[in-house]
Amino acid sequence: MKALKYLNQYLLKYKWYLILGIIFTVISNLFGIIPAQLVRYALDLVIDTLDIYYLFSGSVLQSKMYDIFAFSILLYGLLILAMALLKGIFLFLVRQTIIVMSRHIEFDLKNDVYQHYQTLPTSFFRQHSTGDLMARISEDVSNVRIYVGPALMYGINLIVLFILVISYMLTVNVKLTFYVLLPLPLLSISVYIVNSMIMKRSQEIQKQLSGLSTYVQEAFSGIRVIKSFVQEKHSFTNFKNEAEDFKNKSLKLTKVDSFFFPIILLLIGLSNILIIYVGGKEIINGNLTPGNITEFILYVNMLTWPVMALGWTTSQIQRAASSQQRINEFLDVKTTLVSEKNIVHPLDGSITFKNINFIYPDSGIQALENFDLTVKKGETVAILGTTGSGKSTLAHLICRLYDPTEGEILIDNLPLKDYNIQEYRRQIGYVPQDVFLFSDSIENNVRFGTTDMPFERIEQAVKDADLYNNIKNFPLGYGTMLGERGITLSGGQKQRLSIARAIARDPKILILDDCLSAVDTNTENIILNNLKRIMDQRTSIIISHRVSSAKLADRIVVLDDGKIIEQGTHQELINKNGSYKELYDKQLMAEEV
Ligand SMILES: Nc1ncnc2c1ncn2[C@@H]1O[C@H](COP(=O)(O)OP(=O)(O)OP(=O)(O)O)[C@@H](O)[C@H]1O
Repeated sequence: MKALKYLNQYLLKYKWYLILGIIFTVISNLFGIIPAQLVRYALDLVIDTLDIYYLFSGSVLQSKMYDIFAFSILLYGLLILAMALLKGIFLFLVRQTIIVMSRHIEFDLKNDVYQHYQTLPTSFFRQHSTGDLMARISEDVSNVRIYVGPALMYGINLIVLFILVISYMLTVNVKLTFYVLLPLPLLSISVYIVNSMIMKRSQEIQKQLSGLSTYVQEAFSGIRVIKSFVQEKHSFTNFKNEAEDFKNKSLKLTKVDSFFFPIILLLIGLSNILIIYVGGKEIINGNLTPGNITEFILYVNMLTWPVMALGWTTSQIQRAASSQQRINEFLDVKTTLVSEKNIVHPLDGSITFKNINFIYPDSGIQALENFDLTVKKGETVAILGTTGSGKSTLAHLICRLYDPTEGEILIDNLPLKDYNIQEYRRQIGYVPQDVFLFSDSIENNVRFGTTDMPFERIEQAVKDADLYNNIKNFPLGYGTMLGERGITLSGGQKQRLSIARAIARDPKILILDDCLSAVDTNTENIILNNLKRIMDQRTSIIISHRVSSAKLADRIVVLDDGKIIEQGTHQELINKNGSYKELYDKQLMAEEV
């Protein structure tokens, strides 16, 4: 329950909605109670006047009396109708305040969680599955919304109604009030128990359903693999098993659901019987009128739904508390990647790694060991090495996706840690190894949020990345949609689009992480030559497996197991006859073959 305290700040923000909601609840309940009293007056009037009416049987007075009598009943009827109408209007206003408030809170909370996610380091996203992140921002926030919306509304309604109805019932007859209320706690407890069971089973179903949809999504994403390995039957058997599980869980829920209404009807019936039995005895004793009995029956029916809602409300609050706890768990995670000095300045582009040791926090793998390297402003350095030698790690560190475990990185001779992270990253063009394009147009994928980027710049970047001819051949050109609802680019096209995205931002430091692996050597040469021109006076780091990507660099650094084993120009390394030369010969031979 403590977790829900977090929401108080939002309730405070929207306090006027809440206050007005409470006022409207009181008024709507008043208009709900008055008709019950009107019914009592009307009924008592009928009973009282009926005897006198028959007394005047056959006289002119009887028809006059009938007119007055009918008019009074009509008046009561109209008054009851007016009250119902007013109650309806105020109920509408209750929803327009409290439910609207809950939607505002849901919106704010979702934004806050999303914004917080964005501040978290990449290691956080490796530790938690995307499904989990999505569930907390959608399902959990929705559960919390039910607490600050309907649950709060029914809670307030119950309190107001109880105060009004019970205090009024007590003024009429204490004994009858006691008997009438006797089954209600039982009703509330049974609703709570049944509801908790329903909730538990619904959660199981929800979990099973998300498992089922994940399975289907994966199966159809990998449909090509399934078909080529002729695994359709196996895939269907798996699906059938998952669906069977879902069906069984749903049937279990239906069983509990079927108990729900009979239990409620039984308990309400019990209350009504008690009213008639105890109330009847009170009438015989002359303490109550038949009108009072009818009025009490109406009150009990008025209380039934809120009391039922109490069980529902309690279980919803519990559910919201556990959801909020899950949300808080993530909100409490703070990024370690902070900057105290927040330096903002245009970069020159020199990079110095000073005795860097880096161990990935989530896997404990040491990716870099006693690593020293200086890249001068405007220099193009190629990083070569076997898989897992730590090349991408260097890119991660330059982008400050991680901080080194030991040692220091200097950018323009100032510690990287002191830079304002966003302003710093804005000046870096990073093309990651695993290209990611959004389901949007080609133009928007290059522009990527920079709305004021002139179209000429996008076009130039696309030309420099040697993608211009491909785009020209698409019927919709730059407006071609990518992703699920659009076309699928080839691996090399994707890589080139990703390069265009990085260079369109006119970066001071460009990092290409093995992003030319899917293009042929000819295209690779064109792109590298273009880059040489645009990155003149700017720093470039080209990470690659291929010697062909490294050849044009000012300097080549060869990595092995997180350490530099060789560095120099292409010619120097060839003359050295070491690992680079060996790699060069192998790749040359492979190309010739
Ligand atoms: N995010 C990560 N979390 C944990 N360990 C990682 C992470 N990224 C890489 N590693 C590990 O760190 C080591 C260095 O990885 P890195 O990606 O830097 O190698 P690489 O030289 O770029 O390899 P490749 O050429 O295959 O991309 C590897 O052993 C890898 O398993």
